[in-house]
Amino acid sequence: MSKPKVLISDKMDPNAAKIFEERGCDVDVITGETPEELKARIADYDGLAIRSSTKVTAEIIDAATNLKVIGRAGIGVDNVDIPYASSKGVVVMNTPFGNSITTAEHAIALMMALARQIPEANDQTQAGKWPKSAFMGVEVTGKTLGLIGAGNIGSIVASRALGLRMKVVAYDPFLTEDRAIELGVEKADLDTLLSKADFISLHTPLTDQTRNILSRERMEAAKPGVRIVNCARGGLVDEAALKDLLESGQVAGAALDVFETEPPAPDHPLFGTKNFICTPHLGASTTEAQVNVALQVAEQMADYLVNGGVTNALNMPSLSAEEAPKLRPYMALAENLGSLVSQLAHGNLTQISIEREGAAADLQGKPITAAVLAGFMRRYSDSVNMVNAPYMAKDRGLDVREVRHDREGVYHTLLRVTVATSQGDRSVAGTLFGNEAPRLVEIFGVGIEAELAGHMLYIVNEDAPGFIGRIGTLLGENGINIGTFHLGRREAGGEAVLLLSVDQPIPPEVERKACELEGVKVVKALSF
Ligand SMILES: NC(=O)c1ccc[n+]([C@@H]2O[C@H](COP(=O)([O-])OP(=O)(O)OC[C@H]3O[C@@H](n4cnc5c(N)ncnc54)[C@H](O)[C@@H]3O)[C@@H](O)[C@H]2O)c1
Ligand SMILES: O=C(O)[C@H](O)COP(=O)(O)O
Repeated sequence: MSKPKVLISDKMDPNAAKIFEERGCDVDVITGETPEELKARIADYDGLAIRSSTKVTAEIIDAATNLKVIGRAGIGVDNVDIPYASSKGVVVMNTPFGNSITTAEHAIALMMALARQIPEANDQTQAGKWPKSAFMGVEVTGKTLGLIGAGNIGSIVASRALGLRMKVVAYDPFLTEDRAIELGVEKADLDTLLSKADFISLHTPLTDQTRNILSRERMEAAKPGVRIVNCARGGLVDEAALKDLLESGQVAGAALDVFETEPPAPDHPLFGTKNFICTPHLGASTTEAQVNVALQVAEQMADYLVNGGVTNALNMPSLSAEEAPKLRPYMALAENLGSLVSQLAHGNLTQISIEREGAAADLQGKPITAAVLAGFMRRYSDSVNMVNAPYMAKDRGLDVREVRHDREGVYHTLLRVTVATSQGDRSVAGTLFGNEAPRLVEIFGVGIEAELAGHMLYIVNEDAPGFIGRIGTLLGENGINIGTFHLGRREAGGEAVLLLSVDQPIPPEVERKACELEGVKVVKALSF
């Protein structure tokens, strides 16, 4: 098997390339390319490792015909079209913790720089001036820091600010009272925060809800003389309003590490504004953070490409590298059961349930469900896989239910997939032989043992002597070789089920002739 190929398209610590190679991937490091250059190259790669410079648009994803995973060495993934990647079955992962301390420290550094006007004082001193009385700073001790967003980075900023003897007020709709107490911060609504904060530091992603969260109106309503730090994302603060309010003195200082457009135009209106300082998106730029995120992203991506392990994916449930091999035969079984039920059940299928029993009940349900859906959704799209199947199912309004049974069944482990049809529920079930060989054990209430693979023929007929000979003759006359033969029936003389594996696809005319055989009720050519 050829090695997975990974492209590192942004500047990254060299440990990333080393880890990819050690874990069995071929890796190219080609940074600073234009979108056109990346588009021309990307079809060769199974993995793409990026920071914030590479924009992974729908156009790039369309060109990436082999791509399986995009790994962001960092936190923000607003440069990746995640919905589109999901629809194409590409996993998107990030490293949510590797640079949080570094970024929190940058926010604190900028807050201190604002409090003591360090950049300007430095410039003037080095310019040969000695403007001792021009730079009257403020202490942070006893002042209130307003945090907008108290997730990973916001929480670390809170702990550092408390260490500086500041009071911390936090606005975050997802912050619970208990967590606020644990962090030692006061939970507040945004208006209260604005009215109390001497310093405001932003730590939210950029979303429809957070865009311009510091709008002109809000900055006007803030405590006069407030100082603002943004080390999160450009677009959270209205830049034009910030300039006006810095000039009027309503905002006493502002420090931006991030801009609405990056890099900002050389004549950006904020440049040169009094009490404005900025850095070029340096929040994550420390040796420690860059080693952390490079190692993490390479380990995560290689795990996925080599072993199927999934960590920190934004569009797929996690699956550890230890769990992945154990789950692999279940995934194969699940996908085949999903495919079987979708090939056999008729009509508009709007509900599917996936039951796990015995050993399967102790496994993670989400990956198994994703695999069932991948098999099931293949009736709609050839390019479906475990990543995009749950999204496609949701788009189609499929009601997906997961059921876990504690009870002991006949089999040590069992997966059952049931779809609701206009004729009632239709269900298929399977197990693993020897914990690794997937086997079908039931179709629509009839016990039958079979391996689902390749081309197969499913027949329901009246259980009467002579039928097996008739179907064998028909297939033989049409040059179709039978590989395996599986029989099941509800009761003697009732309905029998026959499942054959054959060496080549069954042509439609043979399917039709089989339908015309005496005693036949249903014929369906299957493929897995
Ligand atoms: N400047 C840099 O170099 C740099 C480095 C790392 C991260 N970042 C950015 O920092 C931001 C925060 O990162 P994080 O790791 O703390 O993320 P996180 O997901 O851990 O925390 C974000 C917090 O924002 C909160 N939030 C969401 N919507 C909100 C709203 N409308 N109002 C208030 N709070 C809201 C969430 O509840 C969450 O607690 C991200 O945008 C990330 O991309 C920037
Ligand atoms: O979201 C992040 O992790 C930061 O914005 C860092 O971006 P960078 O990797 O381009 O420095």
